[in-house]
Amino acid sequence: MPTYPVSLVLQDRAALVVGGGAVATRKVEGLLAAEAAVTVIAPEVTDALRALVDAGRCAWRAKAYDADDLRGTDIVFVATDDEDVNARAYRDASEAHLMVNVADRPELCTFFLPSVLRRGKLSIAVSTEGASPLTARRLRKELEERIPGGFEAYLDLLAAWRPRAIAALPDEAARYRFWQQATDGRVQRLVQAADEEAAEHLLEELLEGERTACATLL
Ligand SMILES: C[C@@]1(CC(=O)O)c2cc3[nH]c(cc4nc(cc5[nH]c(cc(n2)[C@H]1CCC(=O)O)[C@@](C)(CC(=O)O)[C@@H]5CCC(=O)O)C(CC(=O)O)=C4CCC(=O)O)c(CCC(=O)O)c3CC(=O)O
Ligand SMILES: NC(=O)C1=CN([C@@H]2O[C@H](COP(=O)(O)OP(=O)(O)OC[C@H]3O[C@@H](n4cnc5c(N)ncnc54)[C@H](O)[C@@H]3O)[C@@H](O)[C@H]2O)C=CC1
Repeated sequence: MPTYPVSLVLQDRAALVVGGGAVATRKVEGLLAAEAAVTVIAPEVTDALRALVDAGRCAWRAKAYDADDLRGTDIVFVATDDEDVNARAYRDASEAHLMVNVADRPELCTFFLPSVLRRGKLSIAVSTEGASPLTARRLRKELEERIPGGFEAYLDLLAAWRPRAIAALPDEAARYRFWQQATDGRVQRLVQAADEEAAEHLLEELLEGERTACATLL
């Protein structure tokens, strides 16, 4: 089945997790990393989930699933050990045009979960469209080893410079040239060497260079 990869913005969005076992717990942890507003529906939950509920990180309705639970929800994850409940939750959610994933049941999914590596603002998602989830995991682990140290801080620095570059370089072509130089490896190496000051200084120099080039052309 061909799929279309996206990065969902779930911050403060209502994510419903039906089921409270080991599989549901993993889904909740991933959703909390995306700062979603998570509600778990399950008669019983794992200790790890209970700890998250006690810490106020997610809500729990200690009950069996019914269609009313979908009210106000943006996205649905299903992982109970009752196949009939899983199928019913899928049917209710898809009738309501909600995005729904039933763990390990591709025919009951409007989206699949990839294997995900997170490093600060970087996320790499590997999908095999269901061919082999373990292959997706293996490849993700290989990629994990290839991300250099300091990448998190490097992306944070580039993110902080985005509004600044947009304000200072109204010309799109100049901005593009600036970003090409800002990402060519020099700034990254300075951040990796923990020399944030030199990295900032180089970015300032590059920005100034493009600003001057624009001014000369005018
Ligand atoms: C289609 C999809 C739908 C979905 O669930 O979203 C799906 C379907 C199925 N999974 C099955 C089995 C296993 N899945 C895993 C693990 C993961 N499965 C994930 C995703 C997906 N699994 C979606 C496709 C993703 C893709 O291919 O890219 C990962 C990536 C993400 C996540 O789940 O969060 C996560 C690894 C995360 C990580 O570690 O990084 C393991 C390994 C383990 O559990 O240790 C096994 C046992 C070994 C094996 O069977 O390979 C079965 C057979 C069930 C049976 O035999 O009864 C089916 C159904 C079928 O194949 O028909
Ligand atoms: N544990 C694993 O690593 C794997 C699990 N699976 C499958 O994923 C599913 C879930 O697995 P686990 O989390 O291990 O199961 P589990 O048995 O640990 O948990 C099942 C959860 O579903 C809840 N539940 C049962 N009936 C419900 C209902 N009517 N409404 C709401 N919640 C209900 C239970 O309270 C419990 O919290 C199962 O179908 C299992 O076969 C598949 C592959 C691996």
